Amino acid sequence: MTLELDDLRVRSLGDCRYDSPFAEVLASKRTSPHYVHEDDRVLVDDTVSVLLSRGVPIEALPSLEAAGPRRRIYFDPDATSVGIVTCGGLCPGLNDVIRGIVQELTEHYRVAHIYGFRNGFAGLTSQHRERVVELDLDAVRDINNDGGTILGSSRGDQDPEEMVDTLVERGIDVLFVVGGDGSMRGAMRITREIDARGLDIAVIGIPKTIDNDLPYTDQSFGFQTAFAQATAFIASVFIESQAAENGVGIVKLMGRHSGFIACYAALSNNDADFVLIPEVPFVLDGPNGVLRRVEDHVRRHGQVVVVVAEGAGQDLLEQEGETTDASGNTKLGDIGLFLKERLTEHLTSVDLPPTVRYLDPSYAIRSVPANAYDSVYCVRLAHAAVHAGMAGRTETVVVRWRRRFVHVPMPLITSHRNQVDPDGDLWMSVLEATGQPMSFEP
Ligand SMILES: Nc1ncnc2c1ncn2[C@@H]1O[C@H](COP(=O)(O)OP(=O)(O)OP(=O)(O)O)[C@@H](O)[C@H]1O
Ligand SMILES: O=P(O)(O)OC[C@H]1O[C@](O)(CO)[C@@H](O)[C@@H]1O
Ligand SMILES: [Mg+2]
Repeated sequence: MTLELDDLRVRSLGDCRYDSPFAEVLASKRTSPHYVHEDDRVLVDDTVSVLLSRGVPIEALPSLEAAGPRRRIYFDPDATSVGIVTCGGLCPGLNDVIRGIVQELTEHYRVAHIYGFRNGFAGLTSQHRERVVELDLDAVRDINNDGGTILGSSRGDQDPEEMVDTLVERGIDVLFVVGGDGSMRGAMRITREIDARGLDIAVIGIPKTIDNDLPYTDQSFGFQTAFAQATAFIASVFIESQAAENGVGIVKLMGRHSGFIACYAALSNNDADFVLIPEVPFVLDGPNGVLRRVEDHVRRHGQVVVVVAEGAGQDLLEQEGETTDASGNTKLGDIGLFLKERLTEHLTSVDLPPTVRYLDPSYAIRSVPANAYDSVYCVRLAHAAVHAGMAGRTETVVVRWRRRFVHVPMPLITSHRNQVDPDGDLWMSVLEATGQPMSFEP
């Protein structure tokens, strides 16, 4: 993989001219196993073989700027106004992030104003910009107890010129964009418009996706909560299928291009016998196809549980009608219902008439409040985002990479997708736990 150190450098608006409220506490800190000094950097790679293959001196190895408070900051807090927007699909923890940003900005930096833009980037357009809400400690007090986002969200295309007009009108100095790959592309369009006008506005991204499909982040916030919810649905169809004759449990889980939720949920209680994900193609028919394998399993065990990610096996489906949503994301065919039909048909034809229990928990896994682990993660990301913004970083995303909080340039986070590697150890764990064949190919 070619990755130059320069691709990993984040942008800054300029020199930091103000003392940070954290200056004193940071004065004596040095890099340790539990802290990375602001002038130090975190390595991208973590194996000797990859580091050696880079063939460059240590200081030229690909590395990321450490996140966290700075001794000096770019914006004068007394004169700083901040905006927050949440975009794309829901994800557990959005309210924790909003709350964390507001608390940090209020209690430590004491900035002048914090505004929440309603319903994603749409809230920055001329049509909706009046619906902005001012956020203070009271406004965010208990919001972490609820799923969703108090600001609302949306998909769809918006005009960057209109959005920057709104930022200028409100006097926004730092915009926090909480969203997925689409939102980060949207945020980059906003920074391009800011640059074109020569404005002094920082744009900071906080990566959100229950699919866990963004690169350069260990795991995205809300993912753990989402797959834990999914686990309960798998357990239900397992119990149901166990009690029925030729019981077939099928659970379809979210995951457009990445099957992480399906893999983790399946591993969590180990009730699944087959896991089908977008990254690993499969066929239904033939001696090695899914239908025959499931049939064998039902013959031997009297039941079966199949977990399928929504983006799996799309090549097997015929697409009808509109193929993209408002944001340009491909609309998927329903692999869950298709599998249900084909499995029912097949098992009936081989004299194993099944009792099928089919669940598509869909929004039920992403609309819940974050669990304790994700809440901690969210608040720490929120703090890191605030520090980055106040220090004048821009077009920058805060992430957790190899357990360290770091800054990643936005173009890099949208450069490719994080997917389950069929040769990696996660998929190996799934194969070990389920006992399913390595391949369903003929
Ligand atoms: N290619 C793009 N260029 C510019 N802006 C985009 C692009 N794609 C999406 N956006 C903007 O980002 C917003 C959210 O995008 P999208 O609906 O794809 O969700 P997302 O951020 O990818 O989150 P998720 O996939 O987790 O639901 C859209 O409303 C749109 O304003
Ligand atoms: O129905 P919506 O809101 O477009 O969201 C569905 C998609 O959003 C996600 O939750 C996140 O991208 C996907 O897993 C899912 O396909
Ligand atoms: Mg997306």
